Amino acid sequence: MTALVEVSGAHVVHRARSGGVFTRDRVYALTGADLVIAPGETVGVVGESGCGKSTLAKLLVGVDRPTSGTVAFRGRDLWSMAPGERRATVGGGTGMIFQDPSTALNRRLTVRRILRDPLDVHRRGTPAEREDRVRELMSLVGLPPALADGLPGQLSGGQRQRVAIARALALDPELVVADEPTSALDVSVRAQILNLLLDLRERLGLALVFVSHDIQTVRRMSDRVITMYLGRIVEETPAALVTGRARHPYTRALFSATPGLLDPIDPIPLVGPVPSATRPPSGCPFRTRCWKADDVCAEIMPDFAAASAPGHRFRCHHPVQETESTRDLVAQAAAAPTPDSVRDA
Ligand SMILES: Nc1ncnc2c1ncn2[C@@H]1O[C@H](COP(=O)(O)OP(=O)(O)OP(=O)(O)O)[C@@H](O)[C@H]1O
Repeated sequence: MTALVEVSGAHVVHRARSGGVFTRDRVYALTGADLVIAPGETVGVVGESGCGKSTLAKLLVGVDRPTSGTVAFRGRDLWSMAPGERRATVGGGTGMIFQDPSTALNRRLTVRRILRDPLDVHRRGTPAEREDRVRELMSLVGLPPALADGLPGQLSGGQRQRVAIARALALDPELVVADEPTSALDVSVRAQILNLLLDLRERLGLALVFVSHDIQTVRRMSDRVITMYLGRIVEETPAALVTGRARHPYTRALFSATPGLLDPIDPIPLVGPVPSATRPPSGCPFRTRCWKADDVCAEIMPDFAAASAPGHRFRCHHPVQETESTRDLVAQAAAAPTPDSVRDA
């Protein structure tokens, strides 16, 4: 696969805070991430809250720097570049769409100024060409020209998210990262925004990384799904296989509750909360909630193994077999003893 962006051995470690004050603890937000995004590809990222999805997303567009490891854009390490070159390569991180457009957009700036800002900062074209580009961007995302002088507060939630999408496209990025782009919106406009993203992807040939808790949407939008658990990428699955053929128990549990299955079943229970990212469990981090875990899982984090379908790989000592249905797994999970670490917690 030709890489547009390649993340290699990336770790992100933060200093922990308590009551706004730094403590001695470290937060392991991302651990040993390897990921390749191809031009034009859509990759969905799933996992429970706190599993590192936003951290990975921010690395991909150069908003954050890895504590160790590399992020390369078309084969060139972003963080070995001079700052100006890095900004020109990834648009200074502008290719990112956040969850809540009300907080992501500067309330005091008009739509025109919001969209001109990245063009001015990066000195794209003449002032007249920048004005043309603003009009073009508004048309691309379906905003009427009359809204150019409006402030974010005068727009609907859906219109604000269209402005945020237009801003993300201002510098012609090859990759756009959307971090929960519809979760703050009314249900009625969510489908419109998702369809807009799909349409822009086709028209502009964008690669899209799509972070979401909405499993159905991820499946519908993506070519490939990345499952994250406690800072680690634990599975990469072609989207068409993710509900019934994922091999990692965590992916199967996450997708087991997918609504709309022809033959609905009870979801595989995920016992207890995600452990703290300050003290992740030894070995496989999912083992404290996994019905298949044994002693080896507490010792060793397995390397990636390839599944039978191209592009499908997972990290698990006791993967789900391709012949096992989700119904089988629900029965296994119900019959398995609760993992010690959860029972003792
Ligand atoms: N700047 C920071 N300082 C300290 N800890 C942080 C910082 N940013 C993120 N974290 C921690 O890193 C871990 C991963 O966070 P991240 O936001 O990437 O998770 P997420 O999967 O995107 O969660 P959510 O779905 O809730 O957005 C969490 O434990 C989070 O509290």
